[in-house]
Amino acid sequence: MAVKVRVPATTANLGPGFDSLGMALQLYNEIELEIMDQGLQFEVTGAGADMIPATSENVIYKAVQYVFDQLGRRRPGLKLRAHNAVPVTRGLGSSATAIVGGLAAANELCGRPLSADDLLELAVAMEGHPDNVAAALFGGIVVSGKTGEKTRYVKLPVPQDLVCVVVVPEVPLATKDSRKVLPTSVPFSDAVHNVNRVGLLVGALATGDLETAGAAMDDVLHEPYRMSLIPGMDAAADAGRKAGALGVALSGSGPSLIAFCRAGDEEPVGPAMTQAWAGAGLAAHSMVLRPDLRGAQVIDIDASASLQPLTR
Ligand SMILES: Nc1ncnc2c1ncn2[C@@H]1O[C@H](COP(=O)(O)OP(=O)(O)OP(=O)(O)O)[C@@H](O)[C@H]1O
Ligand SMILES: N[C@@H](CCO)C(=O)O
Repeated sequence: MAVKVRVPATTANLGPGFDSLGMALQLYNEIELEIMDQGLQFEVTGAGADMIPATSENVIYKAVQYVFDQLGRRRPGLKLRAHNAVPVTRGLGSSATAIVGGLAAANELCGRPLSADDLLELAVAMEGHPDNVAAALFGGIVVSGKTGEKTRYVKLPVPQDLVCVVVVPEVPLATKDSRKVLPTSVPFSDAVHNVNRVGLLVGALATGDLETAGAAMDDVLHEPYRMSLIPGMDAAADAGRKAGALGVALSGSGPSLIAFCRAGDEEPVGPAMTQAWAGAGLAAHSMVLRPDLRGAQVIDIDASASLQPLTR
């Protein structure tokens, strides 16, 4: 038996919503999983394939085993194929696609004993924070956080005229390194700033006020500290705003930037940002991406690759 799942890229934080806000994007990794009698066969192709171990150390494989362990089932032999379009260690949720994809594919192979909420809890346990994995699972814009033992999430409506420009520098930045530069405490006034911006941002997204959402994307909790790891980040963000973006933020832990644009205004934004980054000595490429509204999907291999939700 074989299953195939498709998982979207995600952009976390959206500026001020550190570890709390995430949005899925129309750029996808695909994972195919087949049970064998014994052993492990692995094939990784596409973006960043040379950076991803094709061994039992692979995050997809670990997620698959996690499901079998949680269900108390014997670990089977596996054939695993991953085809990636999401760049690795660029702040676009590549590791979240691996975690969510591995969990969802294993759950599918086992006959779907776990609900999407169960998968979220397992994904958060693996990733450590919920923003990317919640958006990858459910699609759209998701606010998420742990209250006690439970991970709660709220899906926000996605403004219809939102188009994103993602600008990806040609240098990796691992999340673990980008978290090391964060402070252990921040000034009260910075905390108040971000509380205000997250409130404005969530309210604006919920009511479709794109201009206010863009204006509320400025963050003082993590971006100022991470800037030291990403030369030219400020100049590239400024260039994006000048070229017509409503707001620009670091995507996840970086180094990519995400610009929120009103549909029709996006065209000059990517070139302006890549040019500004080139001026600071960093090569980058840009992509225009719409938000993904569906989240992780099972691809029915037998029915001309039609898409199905994870739970019935
Ligand atoms: N598509 C993938 N398949 C398997 N393993 C992956 C994949 N993407 C990332 N990983 C593993 O996860 C590790 C951590 O990735 P990391 O979280 O730094 O990058 P990211 O997910 O691209 O960034 P972010 O979480 O900021 O969006 C990588 O070093 C790699 O081992
Ligand atoms: N919220 C996370 C996203 C990256 O995984 C961070 O900014 O570190």
